[in-house]
Order: sequence, then C-alpha cells, then structure tokens
Amino acid sequence: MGRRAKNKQGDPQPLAQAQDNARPSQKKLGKRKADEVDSGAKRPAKKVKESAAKPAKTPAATKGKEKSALKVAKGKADQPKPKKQKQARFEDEDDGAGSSEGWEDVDEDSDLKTQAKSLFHDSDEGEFVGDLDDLDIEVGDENDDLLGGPVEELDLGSDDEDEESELPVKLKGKKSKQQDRPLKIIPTASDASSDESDEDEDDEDGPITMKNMEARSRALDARAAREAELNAEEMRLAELAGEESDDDLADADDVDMDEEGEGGDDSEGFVLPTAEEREEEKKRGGPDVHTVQRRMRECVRILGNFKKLGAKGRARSEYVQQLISDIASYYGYNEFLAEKLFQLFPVAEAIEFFEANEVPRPVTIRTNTLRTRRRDLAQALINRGVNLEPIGKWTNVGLQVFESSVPIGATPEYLAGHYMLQAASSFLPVIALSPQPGERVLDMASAPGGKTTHMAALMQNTGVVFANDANKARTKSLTANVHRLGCKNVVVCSYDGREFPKVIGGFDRVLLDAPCSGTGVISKDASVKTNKSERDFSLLSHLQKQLILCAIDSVQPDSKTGGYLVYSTCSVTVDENEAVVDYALRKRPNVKLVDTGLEFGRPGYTSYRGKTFNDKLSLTRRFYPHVHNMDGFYVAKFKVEKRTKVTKPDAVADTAVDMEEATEAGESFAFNDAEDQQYIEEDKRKRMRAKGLKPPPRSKPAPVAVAAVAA
Ligand SMILES: C[S@@+](CC[C@H](N)C(=O)[O-])C[C@H]1O[C@@H](n2cnc3c(N)ncnc32)[C@H](O)[C@@H]1O
Repeated sequence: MGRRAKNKQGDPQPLAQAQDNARPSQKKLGKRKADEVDSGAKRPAKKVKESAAKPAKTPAATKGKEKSALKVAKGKADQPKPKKQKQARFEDEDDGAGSSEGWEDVDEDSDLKTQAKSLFHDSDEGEFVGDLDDLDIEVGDENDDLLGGPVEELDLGSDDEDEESELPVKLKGKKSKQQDRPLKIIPTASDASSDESDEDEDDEDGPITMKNMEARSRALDARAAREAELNAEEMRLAELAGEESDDDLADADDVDMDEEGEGGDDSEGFVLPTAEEREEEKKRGGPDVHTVQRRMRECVRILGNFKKLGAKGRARSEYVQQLISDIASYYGYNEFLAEKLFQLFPVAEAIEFFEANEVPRPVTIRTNTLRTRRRDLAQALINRGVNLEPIGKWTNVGLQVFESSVPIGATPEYLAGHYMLQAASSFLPVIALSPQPGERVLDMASAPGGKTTHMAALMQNTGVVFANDANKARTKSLTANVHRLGCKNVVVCSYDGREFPKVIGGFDRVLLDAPCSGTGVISKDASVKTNKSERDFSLLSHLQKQLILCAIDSVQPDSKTGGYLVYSTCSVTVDENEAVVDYALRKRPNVKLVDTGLEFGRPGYTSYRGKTFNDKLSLTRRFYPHVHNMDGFYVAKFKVEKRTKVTKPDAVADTAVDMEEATEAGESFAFNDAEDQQYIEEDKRKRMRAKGLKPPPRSKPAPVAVAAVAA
C-alpha cells in the first residue's frame, strides 16, 4: 500500500525505480491508492492478467500471483520493469528460527525435558541449503563480466585498520551492477540519526571505485533514510487527516465500538458488508481477490478519517473487523494472528507490515573475524562474482549480498569458515551484549550458533562461551558451525535452559535468544501465518518468562567486566517481548534495563492495549521488516545487580525472593498462571466485542503477586 514497504524491500529493482519511490506522494494514502487502482485497471500488471484468465481462487491461494495487483495500487504499473532477477531463498543458519525454531505443539503435562524437545522441529538444517546460484541473472546483461570472471583492476588498497572504508572494489568500464541494487538495510530516519553530510561527496553516475565505495554506500543510506522520512511524514499526514487520528488507530476498535460514521463520501460506491453478508460470503467460498483488495483499500482509507468517511450507522469496529478478515484471507493468515499483528500498528502501517512479510529480506553474511577480515572476504567473494556491499555503518562485519554467480553457501570461503550466513537482525543481540575477551558467557538457547560464533569472535577466542540448546539434534549443527568457524573457546551443552544456573552459573554475560513464535520471520517461514494459536502464545510467553528468570539468575552480579543479560526474540508480539521483560523486572528487583547501545530500532512499548509496563521498557528495541528491511526482532539489555533480601510488605519483591530461593534450591519455581489467565480473558473479551458479541462480565482479577507466592 504505502510506498514505504515497497521502498525497503530487498527485491532487486533498478535504482531508477527506487529513486522514483522517493517522490513525495499525494497526501492522502487512500485517495492515492484509489486513483492508482484505476490506472492499474487500465493497465493491469502481468500477473493479474494471468490470474484473471484462470478460474477464480480464494484470495490466499491466489495471492502470490495477485499480489502484483496491490503493487499496481502502489503505483508500480507505470514504473520500469525491474531486471529479471530471482531472489535468493535460503534457510538462514541463524534464524532458521522460522520453522525450526518456532513453536510446536506442547504437551503441558510432560516434564521439562520432554516438553522442551517437543517444542521445536528437530532441525539440524541451520546450514544454508539454497544458494544464490538460483539467482536468475539476466542473460546477456552488460555486466556479465562482473559475474563471470575475476574483477578487473582490483585495487586492494592498503591494509588499513579501518576496514569499513576499505572494501576492495574497483570496477572498470561499463555500468556496474553495483548501481542496480535494491535498497539497503538501514535504520530509518524516524528512529536513527542519519549522516547525510557525505552524500554529495561522490558523483553517483561514475563507476564504483574502492575510493568512492564508502561514500556511495553512505549516500544510499542517506537517500533511503530521506525516503523513509518522507514516508513517515506521509503516514503522519494521512493519520492526522483523520479527525479520529488516535495515537494508535489499531486500538480504535476498542475505543470507538459504538461510534458511528457520519455518512461520508462513499465515492466509489463502496458499501461495507454486514456481519451476515460476510458470513454468507464466506459460505460461498469467500470473495474474489479483486473485491478483497478493493475492500482493504477502502477500509484503510475510511479508517484514516472515520468520522468523515465512515458510513452512517456503521461502527468503526465493523470496518476494522472487515479489514482484519480481508487481511487474513488475502495474505493467508489465520484470523487470530492477523488480528494480533494488526493491533501492533496504526492501520496503514499494519498493511505495510503484512506486505513486507511477503518479500524476502536481503541476503546477508557475517565476516568471521577469527579467520579473515571483511575487506579480504569481500575481495575474495567479488572475485568469484558476488555482488555485495557493507550492510551499514552499524556493523563492521556484515555484508549484504545482492547477487552471485556462485552458491553463497558453498564457496571455498564459506567452507573454510570465513563467514556465516546470518540475518542482519541476528547481529543485534550480540552487539548489544558486547561480550569481552576473557569473559565467561552463556548462550542459553544457541543452536545453530550464529550468535555463539559471533560472540566467540568478539571475544577473540578467549574466555569461554557455554553454548547451550535444549534440542540435542540442533546442537549438531551448532557444533559443526563452531568447528567450521574455528571457535576454540566454545563449550557445547544441551540442557533445558530452565536448569540454569543449577547446571552452572556465575556468568559475566548471558544471552537468551529465546524460543519464540517467529512472527518476525514470516517472510522466511510462511507456516507461522497459520500454525499459531492463542494457546501457543500463552505457552510461549510462559516458557520465556521462566527462561528469563533463570537467565538472570545465571549472571554473576559481581562480575568485574560485565553482569549483563540480553533477551531477544525474532518475534514482534508484545506477549513475547515487553510482557516478558516487564515480568522479569517485577520478579527480580535486582535487575534494571539499560540502553542496548544499538543505533536504531523503535523503542519498546511502555503500554499496550490497556496494559502498562515499566517506563524503562522504552530502552528496549523493536525492529520491523517494513521499517528496517530486516527480520522482525526484539532486543532488551539488563544489568544484573547484587540481590538484597527484601522485607515482607512488598508483595512483588516477596515473590522474587521466594522464586529465587526455589531456584537456588533446584525446585521448579512458582509461576504466575493467574496473571496470564487474566490477559487471555481480556483478549477474548476484546475479540468478542469486536465481533459484535457481548462478553461475559469480568471475573474478579486474581491478586497477582499473592497468587504467585501461593503457587
Ligand atoms: C531462536 S533459536 C536460537 C538461535 C540461536 N541463538 C542462533 O543465533 O543461532 C531458539 C532455540 O531455543 C532452543 N530452545 C527451546 N526451548 C529451550 C529451552 N527450554 N532451553 C534451552 N533452549 C531451548 C531451540 O532448540 C532453538 O534452537
């Protein structure tokens, strides 16, 4: 829908097109889209034509093909056709998190170990299986020389310390593919500072040389940041245009349940179906994809200015419900998850998020500094025909791979452990934890080892990293990666994380990259769209809360160099992130949140849908596919201090002491089910209300802390 999602995707597209995206657009998102649909109708995108010629399918089934129709709505129809180029699809060895690390059915009654084993696909397949060889590089392309043979006139430059500015590329002659790149992974202007000062340093039309490479890269960053700013501004304007523009339009279904529209302009004859009509429609097999697309656009437009545009007698919640239902069928989610994710964003932005999940993220690799330097690795890969560039200023080990004539997961450099295929987002928790040479570090849920090996490298193979994972099968790929990357300071073990610190404790730093639902990596694992239920989220959240307390208790508060815990997930839901961190803060008064040190990312929620969290939750960071062009991710950093005995009157502290004692005694500690139950019930009530049903009266809330103590 908005240009924003399109701008940041990893889809290869000509630079010209990317620049087009930066054009200031018309103010009103809805109007713009409506107009563009018209033009799209005159000149439908190819895939729309194809599917139109075929028997009608349900939206979810046809979406892959029909998706271009939405892109027409974004104004793509008039843009130059991108160069034919397949996106690399591979299983990320780190955040193969998707299917392999996501939640599976859990037997609540089984014991710790059995349960932990049953939670996840037993996948050893952290290793890269696809390859960039799959890239369909346009035959006869004028830049084939870049891909086919060694790069000419490579200027290796000096072995400067500052490797960031020394990527060894000097491409000669014809226009380079380096200029036809998709937009980069960047922090957006809205949540990070951008340095635009260098952007004019270099003539963008000239060939890329080693000298101008960094400036080019910065200019790209700056341009993308500017575009992002424009997009954010557009979004703000669109929302301000609505008199209803609550801070969070997604919440409006709760707020405005009974409010009715004033009978605004139904300019295109759009009539919102009633609940009965929707049911009828479903029985008939659902609407055709064009109807769904149009309805989604209309609902977004109307919800952007509900008071003016909402039809008389219709409640805001009816539009919201329709939109969620259409999102679910169009993008292929179950309605529960569609609603859960929808609620995270203002309406228009939610669509961007869902759109971004349809596009693969950029392929990225992390230089293994135990074996090589980034500039040398870049040189070696360029010589093999790999088109790459540094990821961004925030990492000096990451490279973004644009295209390659060789399988990127099977190059001699890969086999020799010079790099790890790793999602850019998964660099973040390690950067935040910042393990130091000589320290004792625990990676509590570590397979297949993307972060373990990163930490080992930062520690320069000194000290020790305990790489644990409950899933024994997955520790095989972990061990393989540890060997391949030459990590000599890693001890691999396989315990349920909840057995720490009983197994071993006293770590300077702990990373808990928790098992999660994988809602941040839907573009890698579409099964998440349909296989997550409400129960899964509450069980996961429960497990995460248990793990985080054990992680905290495994940190040595007296550590001379550290005393830190980083909690991360590749999920964007609040239950798995802020709710878990907030819980930890309440249960462990000896920890506090500190700045992650990450340069970008949106602040974590301090309140969400009626629930208030600790103010310091704003120090945690959220990353989104549609904003940062990386997997959805969450990072929180804690400083663990010495525990002090707390006096009785403080119920929460009391709980903490009890739990602490229980943990130390090796007992499974009290867990606050009553509290979770309250949230589950509240959620149910909201969804009933949204569906026009009257929820039963609230049951008396359980006295939270006391319940935990008693349990
Ligand atoms: C998000 S993945 C970890 C990815 C890893 N940190 C990396 O960077 O490659 C979560 C991991 O948690 C493991 N896991 C699940 N339940 C666990 C538990 N109770 N204790 C320890 N590990 C667990 C899963 O087997 C899975 O490998």
